[in-house]
Amino acid sequence: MDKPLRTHFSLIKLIAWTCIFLGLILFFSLHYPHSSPSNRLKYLEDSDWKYQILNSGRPKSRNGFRVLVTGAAGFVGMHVSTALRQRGDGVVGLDNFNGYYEKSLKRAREDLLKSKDVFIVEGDINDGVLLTKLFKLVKFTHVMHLAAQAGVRYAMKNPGSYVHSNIGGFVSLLEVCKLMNPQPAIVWASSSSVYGLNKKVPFSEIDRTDNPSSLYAATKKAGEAIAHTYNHIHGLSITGLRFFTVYGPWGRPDMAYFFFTRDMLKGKQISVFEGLNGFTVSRDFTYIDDIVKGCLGALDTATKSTGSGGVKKGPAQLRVYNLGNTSPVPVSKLVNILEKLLKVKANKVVSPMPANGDVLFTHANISLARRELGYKPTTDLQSGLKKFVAWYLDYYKPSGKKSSV
Ligand SMILES: NC(=O)c1ccc[n+]([C@@H]2O[C@H](COP(=O)([O-])OP(=O)(O)OC[C@H]3O[C@@H](n4cnc5c(N)ncnc54)[C@H](O)[C@@H]3O)[C@@H](O)[C@H]2O)c1
Ligand SMILES: O=C(O)[C@H]1O[C@H](OP(=O)(O)OP(=O)(O)OC[C@H]2O[C@@H](n3ccc(=O)[nH]c3=O)[C@H](O)[C@@H]2O)[C@H](O)[C@@H](O)[C@@H]1O
Repeated sequence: MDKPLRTHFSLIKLIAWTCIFLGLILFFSLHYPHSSPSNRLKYLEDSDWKYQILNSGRPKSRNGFRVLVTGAAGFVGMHVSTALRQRGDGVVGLDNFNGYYEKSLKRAREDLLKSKDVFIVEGDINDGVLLTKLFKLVKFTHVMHLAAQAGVRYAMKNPGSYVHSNIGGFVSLLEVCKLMNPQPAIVWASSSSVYGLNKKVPFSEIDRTDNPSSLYAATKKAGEAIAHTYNHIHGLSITGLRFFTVYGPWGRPDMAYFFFTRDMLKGKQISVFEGLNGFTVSRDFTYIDDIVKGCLGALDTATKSTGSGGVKKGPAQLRVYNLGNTSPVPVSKLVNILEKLLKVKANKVVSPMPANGDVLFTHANISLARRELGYKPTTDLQSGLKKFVAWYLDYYKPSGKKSSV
């Protein structure tokens, strides 16, 4: 082949590769609409942001922890960050503010945290460069990892987002943690959904968890296996918390108690699922303040990671706990309580549970968490929903004035 022809072919090859590359970027950005690439390094280069991150991460008490809270603009993340800061720990949040549910609620939670001196870095846990820079800036002693694609039923619509955040994101975070010196101790949110189709109640940590009924559950189960690996190879201290249907003020609009409230107030129809042959569907609903106490208990009892720079120096702690209320309530009863609190009659239909990944019941055995974390839930569904409804009516009141915790 003569030289001009070769140059011509090289040019065509270059154009073809560029098209493939751009096509791949387009493909991934369409498939992961919730994971806007977090090119947020400006946070760490601009001295004003740097100041805010340093200030937020600085403990206010002498023995305070320095905690990175992922998913801090989320429901549980906001409450845990508030409690940690209130007791004097340094807290830096990280959240990608994705659009899975109303972003304005995440921004309102961010405002609230700002008023309590907690700064949230906007970025994705898959962004290893950003994570590394953050860790270099603040020597985190602990990571409270709550960022995830939550929700059981949404996995039918957007499976990729679960793999991206709950598997890819978790690995990305652990990869950065393992290289730190000293490594932080990690506490992260698993889920009651790992018990899947188990029939034995109450669910106990020693029960099998290998029959998940949703992709969400499968990614949380994968997270537990991944935690085992990083603990085993790299000496990371890791504690997984299996939360059971958490509810309360500042909650998640995709959850039944939240959208039942919204739809009941609008007079819209709600569907209450039932199992085959009229089987009552129930959940071990757990109030947010109880969950927060469980998270703090897990952080306080976490021992140090043993590795440094990716190399394990000795065995490290690996734990899993149920955080539930140990008192399951039928979904129909949840609706009755809401009717009384909202003073409206629900326009409800009882319908067979669709094949959407939901399980029929959950019920936590919490003896282990009680013994080892001092976990002791104190809020029943009626009292917890009362607080949720008060917040809801205030937050969504027509004047638009935002509530406080
Ligand atoms: N709320 C519950 O009932 C419940 C029950 C069991 C387990 N969990 C788990 O607890 C954790 C917190 O749940 P929640 O109810 O607060 O959910 P949430 O959706 O309100 O909070 C999760 C936050 O993580 C952020 N996020 C998601 N993917 C991210 C990514 N790739 N990078 C950075 N940020 C990301 C989201 O923007 C969101 O603000 C999750 O891991 C969830 O799976 C929750
Ligand atoms: O405990 C957990 O691990 C899980 O708890 C909740 O999942 P879930 O218990 O399914 O909570 P909701 O989505 O709020 O559903 C509560 C109940 O209402 C029922 N439901 C839901 C929607 C609906 O339209 N009708 C209805 O009866 C569901 O079947 C379920 O029994 C969270 O959404 C998950 O992120 C979390 O992982």
